Amino acid sequence: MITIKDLHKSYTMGTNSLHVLKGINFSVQEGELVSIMGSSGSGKSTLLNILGMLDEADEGSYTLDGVPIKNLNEKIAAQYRNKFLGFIFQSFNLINYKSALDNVGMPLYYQGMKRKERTEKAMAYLEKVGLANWAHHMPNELSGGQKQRVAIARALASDPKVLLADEPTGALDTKTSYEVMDLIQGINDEGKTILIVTHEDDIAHMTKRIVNLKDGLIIDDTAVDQVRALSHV
Ligand SMILES: Nc1ncnc2c1ncn2[C@@H]1O[C@H](COP(=O)(O)OP(=O)(O)OP(=O)(O)O)[C@@H](O)[C@H]1O
Repeated sequence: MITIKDLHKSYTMGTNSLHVLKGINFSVQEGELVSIMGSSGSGKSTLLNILGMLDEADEGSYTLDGVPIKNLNEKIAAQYRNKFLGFIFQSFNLINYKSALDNVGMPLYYQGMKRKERTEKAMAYLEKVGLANWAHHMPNELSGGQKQRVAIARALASDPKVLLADEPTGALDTKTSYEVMDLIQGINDEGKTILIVTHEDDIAHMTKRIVNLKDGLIIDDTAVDQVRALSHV
C-alpha cells in the first residue's frame, strides 16, 4: 500500500538547514495498523505530512497504492489525497458551526454528493462510531472523545485507502484514549490500513507494529502482540 525509499527532508531557516529525515525506508501492507513513535523533534509529523501528501520530500521515492507520488501538480495531488487518504488530528479539526452530521458529510459534499444521499451516508458513519443520537449536536456540545469519534467518522466517509492519525489520543484522558483506540482497532479489523503518530507507549502497543524514529532514521521496526484496548481500562 505504501512504499518509501531513502526519503530525505530538510527545513531551511535563513542560513540554517535542519536535516530532519535522513533516509527513511519502510513499507506498509494493506490492512496494517502501524504506530510511528519517537521523541519530540524526531521527525514523526514531518514523515506523516509527507505520507499524507501535505508536504514533499527533498529526495527519495514514495509510492501510494501503486502510484508514484512525486512532482504531481496541485490539482492531481489533491485528487489523490482525497481518494487515498483520510486524516485524524489531535485537535479534531471539526468545523465549529456545523453539526456532527454536517461535519461527517463534508467530504461527501466536496465529492458533489446530493444532500439526501450525503445525509444518509454521514448518518451511517455516525452510527458506526456510536454517535447516531448526537448527529444534530454542535461540536461544542460534545466531549473530547465524542469529537474524535466524529472526526473519525468524517475521515472514513470518503472511504480512503489509508487513515493517517497524528496523535489521535493526545488531547484525551486515558480511558477515552483507550475507547478511541478500540474504535480504531475495530476499523482496522475491517481491513482499513491505519498509521498513527503517537508519543504514548501504551497507545503504540494497541497497534500491530511500532516504527521508532530517532534523529531522522528508523532505529526499530517491531511487530506487537495485539492488546485489545479495552483490556487496559
Ligand atoms: N515547517 C518547518 N520549518 C522549519 N522547521 C520545522 C518545520 N516543521 C518542523 N520543523 C522542525 O523539524 C523537526 C522535526 O519536527 P516534527 O514536527 O516532524 O517532529 P515530531 O517528531 O513530530 O515532534 P513532536 O513530537 O514534538 O510533534 C523539529 O526540530 C521541528 O522544529
